[in-house]
Amino acid sequence: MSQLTGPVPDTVFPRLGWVDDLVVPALREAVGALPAAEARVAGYHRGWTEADGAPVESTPRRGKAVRPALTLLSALAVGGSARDALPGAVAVELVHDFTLLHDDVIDGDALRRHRPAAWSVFGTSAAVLAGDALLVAAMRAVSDVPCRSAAAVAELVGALMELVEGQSADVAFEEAPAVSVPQYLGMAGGKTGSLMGCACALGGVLAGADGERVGGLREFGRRLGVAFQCADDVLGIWGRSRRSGKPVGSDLAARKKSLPVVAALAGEGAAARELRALYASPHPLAEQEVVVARELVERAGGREAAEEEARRQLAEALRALSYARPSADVYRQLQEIAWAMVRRDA
Ligand SMILES: CC(C)=CCC/C(C)=C/CC/C(C)=C/COP(=O)(O)OP(=O)(O)O
Repeated sequence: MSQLTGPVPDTVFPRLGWVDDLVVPALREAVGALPAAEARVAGYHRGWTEADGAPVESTPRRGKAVRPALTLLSALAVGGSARDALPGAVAVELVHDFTLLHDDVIDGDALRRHRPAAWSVFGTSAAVLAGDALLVAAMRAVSDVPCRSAAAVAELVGALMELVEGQSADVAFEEAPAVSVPQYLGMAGGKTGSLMGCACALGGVLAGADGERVGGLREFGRRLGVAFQCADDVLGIWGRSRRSGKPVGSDLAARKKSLPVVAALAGEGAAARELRALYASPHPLAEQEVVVARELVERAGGREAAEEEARRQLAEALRALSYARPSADVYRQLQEIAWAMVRRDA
């Protein structure tokens, strides 16, 4: 199978116009209802406004909005309507934005979605508070639904706690002398899989699906999230363009334990030994060391292992999706999105 960063067709990451038509106005309403200072930071972070609050004139640097698409399609998959699932779609995108705002503060990352990260423009306190406000807005979105709100809130709360646990593990990995592939997969399941699983499960819950179908959707999203994180880690080292608006190589420079590195560090050969020595230094890697590390990770088999894991998780995701008994048409649409998420190049 081709490398994850290989050429992909233009249509590979379809922006679903009907999803944007439903979700964007609802998101604007939710963000507009935040306190003014937090709304301003959130509007900038979402790519709607400039730092001074003026609307963005050029092509907006927006996120892919894949989580809301998963929620709405999951509702359709079980015979429900996209409109019923809209509060869930809004909630998962608001939570996603909250996590990105906080993550950039935690990592000190200066770029997000190809623009200066919100904390670097508005300050750390403002970015943290905007993230907090988005989290509260997400809870409000699911608690305000006329029926099934208790199940929807429970779904979101469960995912949020796992998300925090996954992020916490990721931070701890930075100081850990060794991380195993199973430990990495547990972290990715929490950090990325939990919210994607929740995105899909919420679609089922809000459409009134039974537990078995909701479970299939949750597992589909969760596995897809892990596959997506594995692919994201590969892009972070070998991506051709800037993924998530971050410089390629920044993970290596920060000596992050991304999956290709974890797999390579566990190897036996000379390349693995050299990589272990390089990663043993407490300092960020210099530009030339990043080049050397990239080469060593590849020679030690880290890239192949991460790509293989992404494919394995994707196959498991699609197997789980069948337990939700989606219609053939919606299965095909979710399958296309799933493929696009793992084979994207940015
Ligand atoms: C509690 C806490 C702070 C958790 C942080 C967890 C975290 C940062 C997970 C990263 C997940 C990820 C791959 C995001 C990119 O999504 P994307 O490519 O869909 O982004 P986009 O919306 O910009 O397209």
